[in-house]
Amino acid sequence: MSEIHTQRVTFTRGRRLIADGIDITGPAGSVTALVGPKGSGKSTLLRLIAGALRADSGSMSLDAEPLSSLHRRERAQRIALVEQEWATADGLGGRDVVALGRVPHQGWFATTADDERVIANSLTAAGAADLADRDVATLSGGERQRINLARALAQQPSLLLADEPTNHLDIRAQWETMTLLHGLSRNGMTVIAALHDLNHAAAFADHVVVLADGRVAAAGSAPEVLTAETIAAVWGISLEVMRRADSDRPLLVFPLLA
Ligand SMILES: Nc1ncnc2c1ncn2[C@@H]1O[C@H](COP(=O)(O)OP(=O)(O)OP(=O)(O)O)[C@@H](O)[C@H]1O
Repeated sequence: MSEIHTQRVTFTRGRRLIADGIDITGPAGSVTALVGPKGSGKSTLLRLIAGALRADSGSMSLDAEPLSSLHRRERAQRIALVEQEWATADGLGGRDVVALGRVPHQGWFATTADDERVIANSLTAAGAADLADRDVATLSGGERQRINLARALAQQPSLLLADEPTNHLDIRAQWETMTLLHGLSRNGMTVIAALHDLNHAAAFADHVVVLADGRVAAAGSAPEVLTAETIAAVWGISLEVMRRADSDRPLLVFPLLA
């Protein structure tokens, strides 16, 4: 199981400090929810950890091993990033896109029977088996989301980074996705998911990190972090924080209008 740490990570674009000394921990075998207002730096942090962006300063480690010491291929074997963006060539089928997840594990030779098994299992786990033969150019936002997730699973990473994995999904698909991420963590995968829906973080996350203006504003368990005070300070909205009957996990509701 892999624990991820970032220490004093900074990232600047132009004159803007987008990540301003970020220290976070993603505990091994658990789901960490990364929450924060629009533009707070969630996607940037995930891309920095995945190696899609390079930090200006600071350090990151996976299992106490500096990420900077991992070769690109090794990093891709251990860390997968599920993004919103869709950068695949038209004309590919769903299965072809998922097969790309095997590339970091493959040698010079063609896909093996083992790869085929992993691809099929990943499609099934992500609820995308029926999309295997579809031209990806014709997929809806939610269907793309499932194929992207299946592709990341095919990478068999120890750290899965998911950027708004429930975006575009209907309520049942949101439940299935969050249940899948939770299940993966219980099987030893470390998951960090950037989420907009604070109730998803409240219900499913083991650990919650709040970003605001490129800094960590709060971190801890859902009941510790998702308080009315923190939400008001960071998002500028007064939500009602209720308690579930059977759990100390919070339930966040909008105040009723008069
Ligand atoms: N290539 C870029 N050039 C300039 N600014 C950028 C670039 N990419 C991101 N930013 C800025 O960095 C800030 C953080 O963006 P980021 O996408 O990481 O935030 P986020 O928390 O994921 O936002 P959202 O919830 O809206 O997806 C934003 O203000 C954004 O406009």
